[in-house]
Amino acid sequence: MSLKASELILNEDGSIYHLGLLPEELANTVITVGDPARVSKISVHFDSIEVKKQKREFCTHTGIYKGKRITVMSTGMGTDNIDIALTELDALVNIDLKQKKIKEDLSRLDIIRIGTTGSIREEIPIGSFIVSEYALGFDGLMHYYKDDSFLRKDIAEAFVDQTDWSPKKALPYVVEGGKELIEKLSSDSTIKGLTGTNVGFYGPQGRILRAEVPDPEMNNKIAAFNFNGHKVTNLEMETSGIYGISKLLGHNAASMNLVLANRATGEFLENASEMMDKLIIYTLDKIAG
Ligand SMILES: O=P(O)(O)O[C@H]1O[C@H](CO)[C@@H](O)[C@H]1O
Ligand SMILES: O=c1cc[nH]c(=O)[nH]1
Repeated sequence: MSLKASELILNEDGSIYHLGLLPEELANTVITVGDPARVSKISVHFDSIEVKKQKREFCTHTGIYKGKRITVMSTGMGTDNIDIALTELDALVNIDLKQKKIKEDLSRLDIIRIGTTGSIREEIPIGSFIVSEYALGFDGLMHYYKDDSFLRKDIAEAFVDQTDWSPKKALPYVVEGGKELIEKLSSDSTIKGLTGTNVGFYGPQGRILRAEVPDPEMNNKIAAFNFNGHKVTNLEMETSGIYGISKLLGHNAASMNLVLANRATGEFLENASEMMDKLIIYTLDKIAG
């Protein structure tokens, strides 16, 4: 049975609806970033670039780095965008867009996020590189999909108990990243972490400018959580969706986070652009290595 035009949506040139990409324009290794301006900061290091496309916040470059074909694509901010980005990346490799049918032989992508984050632990300073071993989603995205077999319900339940999590908020969920990919990207220069993914940057991450939050102690409670030695290290806005949709659809995912803010000490990184370049080169070399 073929997928309906209202469900699998294609543009006039046959490209997938939001990303504006054709299957042949995508590499099997995909780097995602939040900021569209970060795409060229990565592809500038490529030996050659074969594809440059942009639709909405999804800017995509595909090229070769040290012999490895890599796609780098921006997703914009938030797991609502990640639902679109990862579902359409999967469709590009696992659905025959002409026949509108799911392929019999499925492909597995390596999806690596390079993003920025805030540490909630004094001992993880600004400028650190965190590789997310697990993601803790506060966004609720994965509750909209039937298969929950890969969710770490034991960790999520312990989190709700220990933090007395408000039932007014989405039920937190936990997903493990792609183990092999995480090992490949880890070294003495990185810290393995449990990354919290929030639905926003201000109130949802406990930031107060003018508007009060219902529980000013929320970040301290999150920081105090401990599951067999696993503690929440940092907060950002995409990793849980990337880990969740990747597990759901059979892809490998890893998330590399540059710590810009330390929420415990109140510091913010001054040489953010220089440190992001270091994380980019570090990650590219690990991928190509
Ligand atoms: O630097 P990026 O990849 O956008 O990631 C982080 O920065 C944004 C907030 O400033 C959110 O997207 C958050 O996840
Ligand atoms: O504190 C921070 C810094 C970057 N990105 C976030 O989402 N939070």
